[in-house]
Amino acid sequence: MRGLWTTARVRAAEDRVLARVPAGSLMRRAAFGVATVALEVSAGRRIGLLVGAGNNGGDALWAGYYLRRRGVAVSAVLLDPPRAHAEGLAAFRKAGGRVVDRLTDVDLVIDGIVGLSGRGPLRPDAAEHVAHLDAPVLAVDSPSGLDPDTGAVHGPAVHAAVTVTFGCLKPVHALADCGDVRLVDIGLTPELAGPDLVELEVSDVGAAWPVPGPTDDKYTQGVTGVAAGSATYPGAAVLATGAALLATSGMVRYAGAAAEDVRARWPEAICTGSITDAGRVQAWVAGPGLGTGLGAEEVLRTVLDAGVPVCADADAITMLANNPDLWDARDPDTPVVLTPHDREYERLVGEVGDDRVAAAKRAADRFDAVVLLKGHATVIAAPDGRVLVNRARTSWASTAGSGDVLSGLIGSLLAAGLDPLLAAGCAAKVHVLAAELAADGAPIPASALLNAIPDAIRAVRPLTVP
Ligand SMILES: NC(=O)C1=CN([C@@H]2O[C@H](COP(=O)(O)OP(=O)(O)OC[C@H]3O[C@@H](n4cnc5c(N)ncnc54)[C@H](O)[C@@H]3O)[C@@H](O)[C@H]2O)[C@@H](O)CC1
Ligand SMILES: [K+]
Repeated sequence: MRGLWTTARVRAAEDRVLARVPAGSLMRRAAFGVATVALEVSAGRRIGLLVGAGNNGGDALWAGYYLRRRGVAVSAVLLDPPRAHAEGLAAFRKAGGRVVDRLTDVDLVIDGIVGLSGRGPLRPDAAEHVAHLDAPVLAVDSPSGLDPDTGAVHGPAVHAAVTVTFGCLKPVHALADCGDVRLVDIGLTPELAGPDLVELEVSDVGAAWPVPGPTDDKYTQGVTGVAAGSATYPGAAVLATGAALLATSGMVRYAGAAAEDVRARWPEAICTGSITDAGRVQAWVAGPGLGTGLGAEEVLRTVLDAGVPVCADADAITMLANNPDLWDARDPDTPVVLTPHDREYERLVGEVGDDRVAAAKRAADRFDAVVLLKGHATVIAAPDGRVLVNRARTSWASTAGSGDVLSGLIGSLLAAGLDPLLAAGCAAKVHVLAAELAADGAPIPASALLNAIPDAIRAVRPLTVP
């Protein structure tokens, strides 16, 4: 697991460290880390600095100083000369660094425009310099123009090939594209309590993924119920049921109007036309392709009243938004995972806004549910305040029917007994991995994503386990 800390928490921790270390030592340590990575990634020996008005610029200038000492030709543009970090600039100049008006003929650019204090897009003068860069960029702490706490971008911003950050990761490193992120230790760890956000790593997902043991049978691994699909949208039922079948070795019961289609594609699923005949399950997936009429509402009520965890997706979310009384069917102890995309979130809660983490937390709190807010960076918030982030490296999973697959995965992990936040987090990770594996560089339909689930699970599981 990789923890991420918000800038307010980082500053508080830094202040505690700064109180007991010599002035400037933290910045020099950070800058030495930047210089080390710059030497490693730079193809040549000419490096340019973009230097802003604060300590981020100070880091860049001190990195320039260390690079000069290694014989690198370093030039720097000062975006606000009177406010450039005085000691850093003096050291840089003394070591033979050149101050220039524009960066030309450099092999690497170090972005020290703005870091933790950055808000909003790049200012016009900084944007002008960034627009004319033709070398790869190493961002100091975070790519300038990206909000360090939310990853939001609203205009010109630096596109970094590498980001070197200090002490701990910040939300932007999981929420937005920062290139290859490197972490330099500046002694912050003892001052940091638990993180604000967590990114699951492949090994976490592999360790949590349920696999049958010697005493397991089809019931002990959890039976997933799927209440999805309709005469108009049978495909959603086929995809959600398929995902649940492929995710674990537990049994899957399908209940609904697409029973014939589901049976034809998945003979191993136990299919029935009506929710009342479905039999016992350990978790329900409700909503994909279900419709929003009175019959669908009754299905959702039955599912919420069943006393087992529920993954409510798509039409289930719309119904809960249209008719909040449906929540009354839910026993307060029944865990619910809601999986809205932005428009569904809007129907349910209101505008998502720039801060997707805050948005997911707001909804989790309001509905006492785990909320998985879909996006390129999917944010998953639990009502107890825990938050997971899962950023996709590609957008291949963004295709019709992809959400139906995700809800099937979540449902089967809920049925297997995983903590709902972990179930949603593991499902999200395997979902994007399956999309990447299936796509392999070309667009795919959701059924190809579905077919790649076993490969994605194999890829996350420890190699030593058969
Ligand atoms: N506090 C510490 O102990 C340490 C801080 N370090 C560095 O210090 C940075 C934070 O420094 P500061 O708090 O001085 O602030 P920054 O250097 O992040 O920002 C400086 C100034 O940039 C301007 N600015 C804000 N948004 C902008 C935008 N969108 N476009 C252009 N300019 C903008 C503002 O005038 C702001 O005050 C960290 O990101 C890190 O790089 C490191 O040296 C490690 C130790
Ligand atoms: K920066």
